[in-house]
Amino acid sequence: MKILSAGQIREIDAKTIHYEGISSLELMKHAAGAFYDWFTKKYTDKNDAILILSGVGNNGGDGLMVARLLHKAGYRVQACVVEYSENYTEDCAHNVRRVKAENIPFKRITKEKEIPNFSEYDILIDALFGTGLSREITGIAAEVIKKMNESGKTIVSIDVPGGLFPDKKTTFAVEADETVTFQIPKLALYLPDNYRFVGNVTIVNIGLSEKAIAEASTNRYLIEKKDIRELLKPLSKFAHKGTQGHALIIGGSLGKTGTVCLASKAALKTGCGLVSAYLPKCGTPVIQTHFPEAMAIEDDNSAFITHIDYDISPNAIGIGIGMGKREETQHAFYRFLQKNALPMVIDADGLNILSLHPEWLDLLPPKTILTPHPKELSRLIGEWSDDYEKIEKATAFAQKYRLIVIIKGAYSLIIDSDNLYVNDSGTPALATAGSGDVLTGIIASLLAQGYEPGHAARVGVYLHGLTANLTQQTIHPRSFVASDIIDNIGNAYFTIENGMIKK
Ligand SMILES: NC(=O)C1=CN([C@@H]2O[C@H](COP(=O)(O)OP(=O)(O)OC[C@H]3O[C@@H](n4cnc5c(N)ncnc54)[C@H](OP(=O)(O)O)[C@@H]3O)[C@@H](O)[C@H]2O)[C@H](O)CC1
Ligand SMILES: [K+]
Repeated sequence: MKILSAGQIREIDAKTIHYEGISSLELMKHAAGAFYDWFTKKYTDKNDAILILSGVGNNGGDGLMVARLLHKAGYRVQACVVEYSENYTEDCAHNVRRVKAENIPFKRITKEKEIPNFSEYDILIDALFGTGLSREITGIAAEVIKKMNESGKTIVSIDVPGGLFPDKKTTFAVEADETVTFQIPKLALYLPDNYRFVGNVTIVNIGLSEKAIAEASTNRYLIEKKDIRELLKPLSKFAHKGTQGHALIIGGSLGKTGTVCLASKAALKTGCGLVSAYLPKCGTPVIQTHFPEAMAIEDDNSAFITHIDYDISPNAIGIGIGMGKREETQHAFYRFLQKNALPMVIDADGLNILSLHPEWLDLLPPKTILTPHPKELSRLIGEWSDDYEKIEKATAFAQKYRLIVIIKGAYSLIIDSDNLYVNDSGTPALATAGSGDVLTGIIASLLAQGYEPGHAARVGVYLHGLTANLTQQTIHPRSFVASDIIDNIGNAYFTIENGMIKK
């Protein structure tokens, strides 16, 4: 699904009105209706006192239309317009008149003392500003937002939290629990700096013209289940272990051989035919006991890797996890990079070693996948002042070395040449020890199965996230461990292929 800028969304808005021959008020009706449907499914108690805080633009118009729908359905509603400007849009002014005509409690707020006492309400709906935000918020709107954020009440934002710039850094905005955004994802909703403003994001369809959306060009996408379904390779009736690819997982050191076990098991569960694990001697009994399907190749050293030599012919490599950064291991890694031309995913200490020797990055085959978490990324590309700069720097880095970079996070970002993909499968439960090792194994497996690296990155990240969505139905997020991810890889495939279990 395309991620678009505020300007592009405005254009699609206008084109929809033109192409579909509908009025802007009708489009607003669709938007308000879609919000209303979502809201009434989630908040079913009609005794909840709901305060709707609208602005004077079309986002405010949406809010007032939502007030009318909720009032009609029997909810306890108080509508307000925070009059930060006298320039009401036509559709907002229309809805003010309708709210008054329908005898819905209504109030204008122009100064601080007119701000209602938020403690009298259960839910605050924010319709202050949407994608039309053009400057920092000051005056009465800022006062209202400050009080909303201090209220401790549930806040639900319409389209975007009021004050959130869709395309650039935000420092002050409504801190919503839920954001219900209209049809087109905005990048700002998925950036870690903005999580405190956005809360959970839900996308609802409002009937924008598909033709208009198709005409908008972008290189930013939100990954959808159907995209992943299209990327999945069909399982051949004649598949056997020799045709499904051979992944080699290289890593581990004394006390950290479990990383390789997790990655190897994840690789096999993701569908490659064979998995070998290269680890120091201490790892062999561990992997053979816990995971007999894997073949172990031992380093000469008992506690850490000192050379990476093997006489097998894998199709892809996953390297770096639990490996440590000892001098001998660094040299072994260097010699390995000098001769390796296979598709590869590098994580953890592999990344840390590369940040100590940036000149080695030139040795990586094009489209090698790096999977840093933010700290590992900063070691590779330096610090950034905000998420936008982070994306800019990571993109320049990925392009310079022709790499694919996966920035791990609540929403992982995949940078593949000019393109940015945002993944929204997954839950906070994924922030568990070993979760990254599992991702390495999943991606190595997909590479071994012949997936183009860009596809392996997207399918891998999506599958990995989906396992958490599935597991949370039976296991509490606090109790979630990396092995649960592995156990659910098969279910994640089912979900993608059949749409059996909804995300
Ligand atoms: N296609 C869709 O998704 C649809 C979206 N809808 C809704 O419309 C809003 C966008 O509405 P818009 O009228 O463009 O703008 P806002 O409501 O976000 O903002 C209102 C006006 O406020 C002014 N402004 C901007 N920043 C500030 C500020 N810091 N302080 C004071 N005033 C500010 C600005 O006007 P200016 O001329 O002063 O710049 C805005 O115009 C979208 O988010 C959806 O909720 C439709 O309902 C359906 C289709
Ligand atoms: K809003």
